[in-house]
Amino acid sequence: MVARGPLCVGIDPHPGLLSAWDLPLSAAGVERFARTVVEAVGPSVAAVKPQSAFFEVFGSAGIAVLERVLADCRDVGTLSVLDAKRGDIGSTMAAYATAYLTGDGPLAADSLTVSPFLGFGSLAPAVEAALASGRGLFVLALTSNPEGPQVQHAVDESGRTVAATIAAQAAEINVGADPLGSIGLVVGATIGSTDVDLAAVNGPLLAPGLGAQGATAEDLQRVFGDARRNVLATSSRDVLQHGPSVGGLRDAAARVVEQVRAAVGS
Ligand SMILES: O=c1ccn([C@@H]2O[C@H](COP(=O)(O)O)[C@@H](O)[C@H]2O)c(=O)[nH]1
Repeated sequence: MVARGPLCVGIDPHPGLLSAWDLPLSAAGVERFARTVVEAVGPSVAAVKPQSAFFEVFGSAGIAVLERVLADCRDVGTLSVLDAKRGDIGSTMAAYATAYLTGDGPLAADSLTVSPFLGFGSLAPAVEAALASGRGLFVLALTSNPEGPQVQHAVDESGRTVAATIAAQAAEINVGADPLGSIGLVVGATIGSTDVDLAAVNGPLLAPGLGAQGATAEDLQRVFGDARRNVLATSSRDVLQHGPSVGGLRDAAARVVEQVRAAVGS
């Protein structure tokens, strides 16, 4: 992340973008779109984040494309963040962990977004798999959408918010890790400011919301404060609108990398 800069480019093949890229609304169109993004930015950015939903739309053909995109990421040496937001009771979570975080299976990614809203403890199989295989998790904590606070700002009997509890539980796992632990959080660049001690998490902080959702690189300073050096900002549509030209995508990503670097100082 230090060499390449703190940016993750999201791969979100929205129908409107497929059409703007003159691609068919099909698994073949999604494949051309996603693999062009990896070709363009994979060699230069820290990570790419395929959004699973846009591949699932096309059923097994879409999932097969996702498998090939993850293989491309490995080939070009960029980290993959699979944005699938998995979360379930522990016994089912174990199957997700096997699918996404174990060995070299077809859907294995370098990291996975997970939902702690069935209780942080339900993520244990994914935590164990990530720690055992040197992969990472990004646990939803303060999401970028306006509906998130309804759940994430709710307080327990001690007055602590759900988000603060999630952060504290991630911090417990990451304690002593140097430079950072494997259990990161998702914290939107759009959230304004937070009382949650993000620096204490000692893990990477995936920050969606730049560009299309209205957040700017400068917002990262305000949201993350002392934790800003642990931020991996992620941007999808704002970069993807510059395709299908490989050069256009590469230049757009480079511009955002420089803005984020200037804001977070890494
Ligand atoms: O809190 C969250 C968690 C995940 N996302 C995902 O990130 C991208 C954002 O796309 P943009 O085009 O840059 O808005 C998308 O895949 C979301 O599902 C998020 O936005 N907020």
